[in-house]
Amino acid sequence: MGQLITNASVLNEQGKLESKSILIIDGKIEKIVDANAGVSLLFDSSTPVEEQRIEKVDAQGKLVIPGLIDMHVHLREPGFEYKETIETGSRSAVKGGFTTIACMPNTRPVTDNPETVKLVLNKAAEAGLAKVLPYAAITKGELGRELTDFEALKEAGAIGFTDDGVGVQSAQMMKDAMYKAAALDMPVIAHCEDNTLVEGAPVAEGEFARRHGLKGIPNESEAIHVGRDILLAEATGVHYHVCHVSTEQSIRLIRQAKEIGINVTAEVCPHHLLLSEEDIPGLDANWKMNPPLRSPRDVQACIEALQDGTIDIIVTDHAPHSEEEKAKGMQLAPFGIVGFETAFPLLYTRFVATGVWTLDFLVKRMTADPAKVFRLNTGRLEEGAPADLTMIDLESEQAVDPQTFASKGRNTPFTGWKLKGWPVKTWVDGRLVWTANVQ
Ligand SMILES: NC(=O)N[C@@H](CC(=O)O)C(=O)O
Ligand SMILES: [Zn+2]
Ligand SMILES: [Zn+2]
Repeated sequence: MGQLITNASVLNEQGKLESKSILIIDGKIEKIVDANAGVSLLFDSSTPVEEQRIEKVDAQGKLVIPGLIDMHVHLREPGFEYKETIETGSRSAVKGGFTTIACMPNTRPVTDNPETVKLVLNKAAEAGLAKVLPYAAITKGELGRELTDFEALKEAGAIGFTDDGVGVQSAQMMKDAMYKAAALDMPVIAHCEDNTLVEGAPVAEGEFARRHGLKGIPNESEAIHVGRDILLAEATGVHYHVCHVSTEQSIRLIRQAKEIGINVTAEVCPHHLLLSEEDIPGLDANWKMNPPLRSPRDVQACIEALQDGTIDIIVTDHAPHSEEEKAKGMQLAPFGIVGFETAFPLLYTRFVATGVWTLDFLVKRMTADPAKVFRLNTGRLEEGAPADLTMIDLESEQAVDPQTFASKGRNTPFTGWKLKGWPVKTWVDGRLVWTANVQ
């Protein structure tokens, strides 16, 4: 049994669109041929007759790309199921076109032990939606005091180590973690934040903070960790990946590190490419996230860094919270916004539809490049690859409506934004895991 997606608009090697038919057999891309090629090109004589009974999907006028990959997400389970579960989070992911997602360990208990890694993997398998790759914590309880058992966590299925949600405050602790991770050929993924420079500030330093009499988070609180960790990565040889880069200072340091061959990679979130602190309309905690929205200068630096390869990939940092929590106001509400269901349309509308980026540029930063950085066997539309695919409608315009989200989280600053580029169907290993009601 298989599927045949006909008349799909597909990006070729040169990044140009071509009309293709994609044959999927046993969860893999069996063949990709010109859309008007005859059936004989799709099936050779070795294809068993029963496999020729295939389901047809007409993709006329729609883009088909490799399933999106999101290497930084919060699924909240175990412990915070009122915010999100692995099931609702992965449903939100596939609705947003993501087929592979890597989830952060700041759950309760923290994913600092093999049992919790396995629980996450089992729940993800039960949900049967996106492929879920768990990260494990660097330190027990993400408390920064004692390293976790890296070997056992790797053995249980963790794909990297991070204390996301907090920075590892001790340089020695980080260095020890990097040595251990390097020996296991595993990456260290860092939330960069020096707590002594933050002191409970809810937003970035700048005009908004001044106007509202709020403390500001300075750019150095991020960049100091980036600089420190780059030196430690140089000393230890680990693959060091910087989370949610948001400042021009961090970018400068990453650029220099890459120039001299240090094994550093970096990610950026859609909101840090689209919004600055000047856009925050008032004391609404749907605009509160960590790192915070910074200055227009930082936004410009993030865009340029993605364009010149200093930043490798785009991630959402999908961070659902309940409405009650977000109603506590700018000072008291938790940091974080949801991201799965708006990421692609936001970036497509802002950067591709306007001609700033090619479609190929955006798609690569969300598919092939994260796969390359984290050595994943997906993210490409090629014969023999897993049939992780996303079909996208580039024409219809629709406003962001949080009430329609599959996520339990409604916390987005993008409500009402009119966007194009909405995913309409998602396949994981050849299984249709999501389809839009109206097309
Ligand atoms: N990004 C956020 O604002 N919040 C994240 C934590 C994190 O990514 O640091 C969360 O877990 O809610
Ligand atoms: Zn973080
Ligand atoms: Zn995060």
